[in-house]
Amino acid sequence: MSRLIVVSNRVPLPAKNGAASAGGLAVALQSALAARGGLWLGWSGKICSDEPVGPLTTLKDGNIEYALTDLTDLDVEEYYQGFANRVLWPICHYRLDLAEYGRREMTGYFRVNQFFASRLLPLIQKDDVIWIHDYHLIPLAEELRRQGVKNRIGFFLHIPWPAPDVFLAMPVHDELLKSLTAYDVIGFQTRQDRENFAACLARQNIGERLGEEEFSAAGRTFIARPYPIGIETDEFAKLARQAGNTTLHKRMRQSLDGKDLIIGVDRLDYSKGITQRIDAFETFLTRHPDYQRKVTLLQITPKSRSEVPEYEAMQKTVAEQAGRVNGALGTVDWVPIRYVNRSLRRAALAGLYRMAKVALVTPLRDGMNLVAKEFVAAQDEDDPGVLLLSRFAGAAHELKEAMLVNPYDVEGTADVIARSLAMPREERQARWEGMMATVRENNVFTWCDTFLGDLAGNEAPEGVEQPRLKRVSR
Ligand SMILES: O=P(O)(O)OC[C@H]1O[C@H](O[C@H]2O[C@H](CO)[C@@H](O)[C@H](O)[C@H]2O)[C@H](O)[C@@H](O)[C@@H]1O
Ligand SMILES: O=c1ccn([C@@H]2O[C@H](COP(=O)(O)OP(=O)(O)O)[C@@H](O)[C@H]2O)c(=O)[nH]1
Repeated sequence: MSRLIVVSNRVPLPAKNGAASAGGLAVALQSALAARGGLWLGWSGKICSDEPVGPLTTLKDGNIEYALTDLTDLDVEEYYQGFANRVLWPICHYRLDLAEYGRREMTGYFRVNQFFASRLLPLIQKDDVIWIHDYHLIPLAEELRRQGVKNRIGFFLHIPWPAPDVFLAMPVHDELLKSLTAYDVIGFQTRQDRENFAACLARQNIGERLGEEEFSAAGRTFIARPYPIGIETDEFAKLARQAGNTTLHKRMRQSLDGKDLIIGVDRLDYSKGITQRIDAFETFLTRHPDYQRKVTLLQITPKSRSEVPEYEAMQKTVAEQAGRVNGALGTVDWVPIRYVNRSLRRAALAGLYRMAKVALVTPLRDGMNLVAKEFVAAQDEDDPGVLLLSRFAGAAHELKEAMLVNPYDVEGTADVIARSLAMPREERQARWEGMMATVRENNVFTWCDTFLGDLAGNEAPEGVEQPRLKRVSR
C-alpha cells in the first residue's frame, strides 16, 4: 500500500489527543489517519516573528507522522485570517455581505500555498498519494505540479461550494477554478456542492464535463464526487453510553432537576445560526409559557478565529443576547439559557448529547456538521432524543428523518422545538433508527476509504461490487 500524505491547515497536535479538538476537519482526519497511518503536514498553530521560518517540527504518534510548520505574522494575517477566513469562508457560506476582498490578502494566500508546496516537496516519495484538505489550500496541487510532482493528488472541500452567481463574485474565481483542475480527485460533501462547482466550470468555459463525475481540462482528466464525511459512529456511541456515571454528568443531571435539556454545540461562527437559534428558543418559550421553568438550553460555543473582526464582534452579540433572554424570562431559580464559551472534551459532549431531549443544529449554511451525526450516535435506542436540523447543513442531505427546519424562519423553528419536545417515543425511535443506519453506513472510515479508493484509481474486480456510499441526493 502506498504511503498517504495528508495536508491541511489545521492539525490537532498529538499532545492534545483526547482533548477537545478545533473543529470537524481535525476530528475526522484524526480518526481516519489513526486507522490507516501516514504523514500529516500542516500549520503548527505557532506564529513566528523572525523570517525565514525555521525547519519543520516532526513528531510521531502511533502510526501518524506529523510535519508541522510555523507561519509568520504576515502569513497568518493575509492567508488564514485574510483570504481564507474573510473571503473564501463568507463567500462559500453565502455571505457576500461579509466578504472583505483585498489584493494583499489574495497575494498572501497564493504565497503561503507556494510555501506549503516548498515544505512538502522534499518529503514526497515516488509512490505517495497526496490528499489536500479544504479552502485554505486550493492552489497547492497546481503549485506542486509546477514543481514536477506527478503523484496522484486529491482534494476534499469541507465547506459548501456556492452557486455560480455567488462564487463568481470573487475577483480571482478563474484562478481558483483552474487551479482545482490540477487534482486527480475533487471531493465535496454533497451532490449539490459538486453540481455548483460543475456549473461554475461550465459558466466560465473551463474544461469539459465528460460524464456525471468525469471532467477534463488543460489536457488532464479528473473526477469530482460527493463523499459525505462521517464520524467514528460505534466508538462515539460507546463514549456516550459510558459517560453516564462521570461526575460531570451526575452534576449536570442533578442541576437539571427533572427539566428537559435542549443542546446546541457550535464554534462561535456566524455560519452556525446561533443568534437566530436563540431568537427561536425565546419565541418558543414566549408562545408556550407552560414550558417555562421546565426546559433549559445548554449552548456550548467555544471561541473561534477571534482575530477576525466578524468573529470578535459575534462574541459580544451572542453573550448579550443570551443575557437579555435570561434577564427577560429567567426567575430566581431558573436560567433558560446556559451559555458556555469554552471547548469541552468529546467524552463530555457525548454524555451531554445523550442526556438531551432535543439538539438544535441550525446553521445558516454548513459543509456537513458533525455535531448532528454525533448527537444521533450518542442516543439511547430505547428513548432517543430528537434532532432538529437546518436544511442548509450538508448533514440534511443524508439525515432525512431529522426535524428539518429553515433557520431563517424563527417562528417556524420555535414551533418545531415545541413539536420535538412533545414527540411520542415511537416516532422518536422510528426517526432515530433511520438516521442511525445512515450514520453507521456513511462513517468516517467509509468516507476515507471511498475517497482514497478513487484516488488510487481502484477498479472493482469483475463480479465484486465496489463498496459505495449510500447515495445521497436532493
Ligand atoms: O481550523 P479553524 O479555523 O479553527 O476551524 C475549524 C474547522 O472549521 C471548518 O470545518 C468544516 O469541516 C467539518 C468536517 O468536514 C464540517 O462538518 C463542517 O461543516 C465544516 O465547517 C473548516 O472547514 C475546517 O477547515 C476548520 O479546521
Ligand atoms: O466544545 C466542543 C465543541 C465542538 N467539538 C467538536 O468539534 C467538531 C465540530 O465539527 P462540525 O463539523 O460540527 O463543525 P465545524 O466546527 O468543523 O465547522 C465536532 O466533532 C465536535 O464534537 C468539541 O470537541 N468540543
